[in-house]
Amino acid sequence: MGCGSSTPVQTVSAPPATPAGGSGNIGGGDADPSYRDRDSATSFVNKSSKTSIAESRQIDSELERARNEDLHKIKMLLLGAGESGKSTIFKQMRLLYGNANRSDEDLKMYGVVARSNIVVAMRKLVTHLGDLGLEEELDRESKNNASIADNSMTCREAYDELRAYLVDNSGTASAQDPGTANGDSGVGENGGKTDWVGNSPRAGLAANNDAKLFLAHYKAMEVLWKSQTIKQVWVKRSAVNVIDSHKDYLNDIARIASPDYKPTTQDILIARVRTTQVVMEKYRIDGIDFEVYDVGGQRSERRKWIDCFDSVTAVIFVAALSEYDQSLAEAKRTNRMVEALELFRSVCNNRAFANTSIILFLNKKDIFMEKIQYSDIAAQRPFCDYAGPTKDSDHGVLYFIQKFKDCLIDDEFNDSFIHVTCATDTNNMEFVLESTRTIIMTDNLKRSGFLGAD
Ligand SMILES: Nc1nc2c(ncn2[C@@H]2O[C@H](COP(=O)(O)OP(=O)(O)OP(=O)(O)O)[C@@H](O)[C@H]2O)c(=O)[nH]1
Ligand SMILES: [Mg+2]
Repeated sequence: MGCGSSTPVQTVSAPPATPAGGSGNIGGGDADPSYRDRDSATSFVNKSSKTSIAESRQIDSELERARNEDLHKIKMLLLGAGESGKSTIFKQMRLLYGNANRSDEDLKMYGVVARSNIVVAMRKLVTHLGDLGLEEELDRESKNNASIADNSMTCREAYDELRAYLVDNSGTASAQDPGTANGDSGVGENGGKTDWVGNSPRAGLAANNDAKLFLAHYKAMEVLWKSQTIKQVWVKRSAVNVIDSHKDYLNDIARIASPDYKPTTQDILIARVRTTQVVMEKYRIDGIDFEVYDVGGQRSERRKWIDCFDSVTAVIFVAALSEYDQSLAEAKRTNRMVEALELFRSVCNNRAFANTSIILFLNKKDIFMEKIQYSDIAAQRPFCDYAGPTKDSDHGVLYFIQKFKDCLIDDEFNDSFIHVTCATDTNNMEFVLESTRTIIMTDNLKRSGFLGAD
């Protein structure tokens, strides 16, 4: 649901002014039919004015009720750059406060998304392997492991198959058809059985096509993913922006390729779909109404944010800690962390949020902790002033917290407003979201004067 229609105060408009009372009844003889007309018009106006007074009172009381509801409602926005984890947090809120059950349609859509996410990741890794000049390494590995290669495919053969079908599009059309490639009779079948996920119109054409490619070539993906060479590419994935959490999908290709595959809650949490419209969910938690808005974070999406800026109680600003060595998907020359810092600065200094609690989630701590072991913060040009020890995640986190604090004009940013999070971990999010809720409610009471300022 779009945010423009969220508050009745904005959508209910007052009726046009109605003339009150008549012009005085002069005479009333039958001789002049115009008088009769005027009389009946007057009595109509009298009757209609009574109705309109009643209507107007009703509208007033509805406006009052809506205003009261607004006062007691917590409106929360999730803001941040693309891929920072906003929609993942949004999904966690649904798990914790809303309806955790998903319809079959939803599950099928996420099934197609998971399969297509794997193809997108593999396409990038295969391309990057070639760009890094690691094909000879792959040849060596193939020769050494030829005797232990399962299903009679070497990692070089797997790479060639994936390069042809996923990257160069030089494979023959028949082998692109998953049915044919697997020896099945056609689309909708998988290994001779009906595929439970099948097609999902809601996932879009590109995702469905990639999901078909996945079923046709998943064996080659499994073989290549198990190779040592691809591990070297994985470590250097920042250059091609592979989504880190999709490692879990890649470790589980056979399950996801199975005809009985139904996405688990964790599969849904790590599924990546770029948000392109404002989405709102309502929750009632401990008698308080919450409206939570998720927006798209990529540059082209941000002009839609302003539609939600009215009467916001709290902003959860999400930035991915792990993106310090990555560039934006939409602007390859811009460092993602630099973009997040600039965006945070403009959100904090926006007049629309002068009376709004701003909470910072430094997300993807799991990836940050892994990445810091091989990707030095100080080696990134914008962060060459990092003076802490290398491979030390605690120092790294403190350094970035300070960078975010430096974006604020005043020093009012209490540390309790900062959380270091892992949005894909439900236990972590349960704890973080509960304490965030307490902070928002307390801050809201303080701002409305019900609690002392300190
Ligand atoms: N490992 C890990 N992955 C995460 C975490 N948070 C988000 N992700 C993954 O990162 C990817 C991007 O997350 P999204 O929630 O789609 O990002 P977003 O901020 O909504 O992006 P836009 O819709 O483009 O603005 C998803 O595949 C998530 O599963 C995290 O804390 N750890
Ligand atoms: Mg999103």
